[in-house]
Amino acid sequence: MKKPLLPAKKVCGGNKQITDREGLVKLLRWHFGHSDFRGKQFEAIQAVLSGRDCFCLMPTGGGKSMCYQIPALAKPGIVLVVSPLIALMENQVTALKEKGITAEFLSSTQTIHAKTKIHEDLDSGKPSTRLLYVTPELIATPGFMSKLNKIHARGLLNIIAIDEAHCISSWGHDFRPSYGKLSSLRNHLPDVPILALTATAVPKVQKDVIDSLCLESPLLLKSSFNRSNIYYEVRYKDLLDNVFNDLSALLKSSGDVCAIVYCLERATCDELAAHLSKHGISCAAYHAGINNNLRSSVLDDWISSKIQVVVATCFPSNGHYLRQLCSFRMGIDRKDVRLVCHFNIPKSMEGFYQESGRAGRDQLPSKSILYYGIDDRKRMEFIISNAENKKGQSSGGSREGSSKKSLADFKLMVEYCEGSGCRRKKILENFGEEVPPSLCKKSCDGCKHPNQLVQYLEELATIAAGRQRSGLSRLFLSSSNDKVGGEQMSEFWNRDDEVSCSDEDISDSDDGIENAKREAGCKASRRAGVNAKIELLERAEERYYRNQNSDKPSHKSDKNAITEAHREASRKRLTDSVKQASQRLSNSSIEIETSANFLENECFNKYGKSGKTFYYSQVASTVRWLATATSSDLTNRLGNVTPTSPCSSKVPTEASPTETVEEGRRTGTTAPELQDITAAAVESGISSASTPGPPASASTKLPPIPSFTEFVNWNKPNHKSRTRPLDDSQSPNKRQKKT
Ligand SMILES: Nc1ncnc2c1ncn2[C@@H]1O[C@H](COP(=O)(O)OP(=O)(O)OP(=O)(O)O)[C@@H](O)[C@H]1O
Ligand SMILES: [Mg+2]
Repeated sequence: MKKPLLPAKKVCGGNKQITDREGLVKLLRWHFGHSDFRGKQFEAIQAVLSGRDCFCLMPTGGGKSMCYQIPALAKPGIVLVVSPLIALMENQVTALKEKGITAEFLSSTQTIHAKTKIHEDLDSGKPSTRLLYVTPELIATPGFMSKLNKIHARGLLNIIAIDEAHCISSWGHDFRPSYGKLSSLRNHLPDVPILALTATAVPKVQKDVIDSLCLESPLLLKSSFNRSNIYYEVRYKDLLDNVFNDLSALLKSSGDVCAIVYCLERATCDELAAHLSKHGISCAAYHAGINNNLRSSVLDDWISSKIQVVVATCFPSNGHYLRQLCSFRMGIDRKDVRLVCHFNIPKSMEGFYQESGRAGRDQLPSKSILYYGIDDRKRMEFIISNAENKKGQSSGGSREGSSKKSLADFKLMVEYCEGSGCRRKKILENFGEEVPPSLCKKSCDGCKHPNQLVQYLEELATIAAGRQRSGLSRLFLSSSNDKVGGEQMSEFWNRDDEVSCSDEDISDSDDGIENAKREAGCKASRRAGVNAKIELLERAEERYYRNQNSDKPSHKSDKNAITEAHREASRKRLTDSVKQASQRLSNSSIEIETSANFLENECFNKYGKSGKTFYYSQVASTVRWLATATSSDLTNRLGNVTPTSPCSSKVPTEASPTETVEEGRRTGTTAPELQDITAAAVESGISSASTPGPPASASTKLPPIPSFTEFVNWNKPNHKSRTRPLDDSQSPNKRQKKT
């Protein structure tokens, strides 16, 4: 409901400045309907109103905007807000206007008429604008800086608020070079207090922000990053029959709730949105392939609850990608988002925190569900390495440090998905917060269903090991719609075009030179053509594998070696499982320790040569078999067991693939990786004679790994064999995960 402007003025106290708590709370109640300040809001407001710089670190949805919106109402004059995204500015300005607060934004998306009106107001002796939102690019233009100087000279520039201030730091996950230019603000306007706000800054980034903005003895306000109302869960794509169906079932079972689904690629967004719509879910896709008008209307419809679910892209690399469309990320504020899903793994914990932080901004219980897939992980590793290498090439210098950092950031995200234990703790530790596990109160799957999670992770490890062994988990396999040669292209190589055209969304068209440069960049990029891109990617892929393989080769074998300690741990594990099986079946005739030693030896004999991963997978598989085996299964397999010494392991023998599958059937512990390999062989047309054998079988040949060109050719319509290697929707090894 619109509030009239007149009473607002009265509550503002006309030309008087309000600084006391009571008066400020009145403003909060009147304009925003909130009964009192939250967290450190009041301290931040008080600091900037008294002219002091302030660095404010509050969690996502913590209410940072209020820290500059209330001061804008408490003192006559203008609060300048620097914001990284036009959609974000639009979103806030619209919400403020609805509350009767005079707020404006300046950007390239406005008509000349609208811009002129705003400039006229700013130039007038008594501007009605209370909050002026601008992009960092506009601040960097001399014309706008001189305008700010004029406003300041008239005593009307009260505060400069830098929202999403982590964008200033190259150590931050959303680094924006144009944010670096904000350091000139202090030089030009030395006595205007600066308020820096962010939800995602590790200590190094915090220092970087303070130094870059030249904050003087700022008041440091830091709150916990914990979002206690968000339940965190990871679902494993490789263990699900159909991820699309799982997501639609999840959304349906949650009721007609408001949700955001983040995907890596546009094609996935479109497919997913179509799938969800088909299943009666009110949703729309939101990405760079959609024209500006449609995108705005999707955003409007979602904000105004006309549609409940938005399926949006989130980009994997720093800089450019983020600018375009992560408007469904930083700062977007619809209070009742109950569910945030990541359909692909994000590239960093900070990004994940920002995105999942769109949930539950009304503090009510909400969920963050991440769908994790092994192929997704590989793709993201490739994207990060490729992006960094490219940056290195274009800057003429080595970006090795930056690449390592990005990969290290991503590793934390992988650990979040692949580790057992409390997810919340992992998030908070990423931001340097040490917390006891009890803090979570079972509000993540790791704390709520620890055993189930361990089981899933074991299954996942088995599948991953199988894929790695078969060499089929290549980077380009999972995007079913990717075609090349003038047809629809993968987001992988299409992304460049998108990037070079995308700045328009964030920067200001006042800067004609920049626009011309962008245009030129766009055209040149298109001219480069598909072939050049493919060549580039081929080289990048080669480099990627070379780097992977050359990564400390001397330690690799050591790391994967099975030590006596590993074997002892497995024996213990198997002893427990045999014990449980004998209790479950009330079968006291089983020689527990001897049987466990026998089983461990079996695992070691089969997979000892192949390394820890395979060996552990086989142990896990045996444990699972023990959990469900019948008495006769046990008798068949362990009946002839005679006491053996734990270390009496045989030298692994070579078995033919068929023998091994047979062996698996006989023992009931068919290693899932064998099933994968066999299926892969069938799928790729490899005859049973050349079907890859079990890992211990060193002489058995693996199916060849396709080169990038081969992969591309597979996709060409008239290629003689259109059969593609196994993709994850074809894995025989899936089963629906019950949640
Ligand atoms: N004192 C308060 N009491 C109740 N609700 C509040 C209060 N202050 C802010 N809010 C509400 O909290 C929600 C989140 O606020 P806001 O968008 O400012 O968060 P933020 O800290 O900027 O988050 P992000 O980092 O995601 O941008 C908004 O819907 C806002 O109306
Ligand atoms: Mg915000």
